[in-house]
Amino acid sequence: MIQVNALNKRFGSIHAVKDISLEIPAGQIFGLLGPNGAGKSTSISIMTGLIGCDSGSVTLDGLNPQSKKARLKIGLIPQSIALYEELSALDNLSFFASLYDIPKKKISEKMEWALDFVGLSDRANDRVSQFSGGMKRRLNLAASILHDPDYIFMDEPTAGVDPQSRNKLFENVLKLKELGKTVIYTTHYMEEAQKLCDKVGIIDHGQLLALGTVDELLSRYGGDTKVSISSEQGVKHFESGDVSKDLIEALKNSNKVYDISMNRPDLETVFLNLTGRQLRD
Ligand SMILES: Nc1ncnc2c1ncn2[C@@H]1O[C@H](COP(=O)(O)OP(=O)(O)OP(=O)(O)O)[C@@H](O)[C@H]1O
Repeated sequence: MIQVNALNKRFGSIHAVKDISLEIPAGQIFGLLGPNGAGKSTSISIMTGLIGCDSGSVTLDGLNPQSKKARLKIGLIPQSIALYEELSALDNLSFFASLYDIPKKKISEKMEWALDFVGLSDRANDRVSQFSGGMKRRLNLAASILHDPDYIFMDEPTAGVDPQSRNKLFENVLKLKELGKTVIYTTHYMEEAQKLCDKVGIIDHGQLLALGTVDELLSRYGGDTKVSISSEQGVKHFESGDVSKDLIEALKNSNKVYDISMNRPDLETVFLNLTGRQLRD
């Protein structure tokens, strides 16, 4: 389990992380959803021990994330690709393997497993410079799981990724969960959070605004489904609460209905209701 307690981090006058507290139980896919500059990467950097915090605390299975023991439990796929372009996929993995305490005779087996996991076995000996953005991202994932970490942090993993690699990455995230891993996934795409995550934290201007399962967030902050009916009598809008009586009445009174559309709340609506702004502003 990851426990984050009253975390704060400033960069000069910028208060990047403001008093964030949360718990991430082991074995879940946890999403940190928020727009650019919300404080996702900074939070992840503190949770993975890359940087310290100004106040508050983070523990990972009770360990300080900056301890060596905790680091062996952590796999990180950073926002910017971290690979040697002129080396082959295998040589890159070999370099990363040397950073961890992987027994020498296990290294080849681990590298083969990781390449297979991300679907790049057939490109093992190709130079990374020949890879697409999505393939590089997948190789970064392979590098981050070589030492079999329990906690895998993915910082905006689909940035600059083609649809095929994006789907592969989604499959990988779900497969990691099946293997009992905990995945912490940051994104500004609400569809990804909605599709993948067991629990989502919504973050904006360094503050954690809401926390819960997608269903909990939708029912707490999403509001009603909006229904619009276009008929001879013009377009009428309804909230789902009124649907049973008003909608039936409207349909009864119309000879011709041209169109009925339903707008269900999603995490975009949740963000809008919480902040007054679109997630994609
Ligand atoms: N090393 C740094 N020095 C100064 N300011 C920083 C530094 N790192 C982050 N910030 C600032 O802290 C705030 C939060 O940035 P952060 O990178 O954590 O956001 P984010 O949600 O990950 O967004 P993005 O996806 O754009 O990186 C931003 O205002 C950013 O400019």
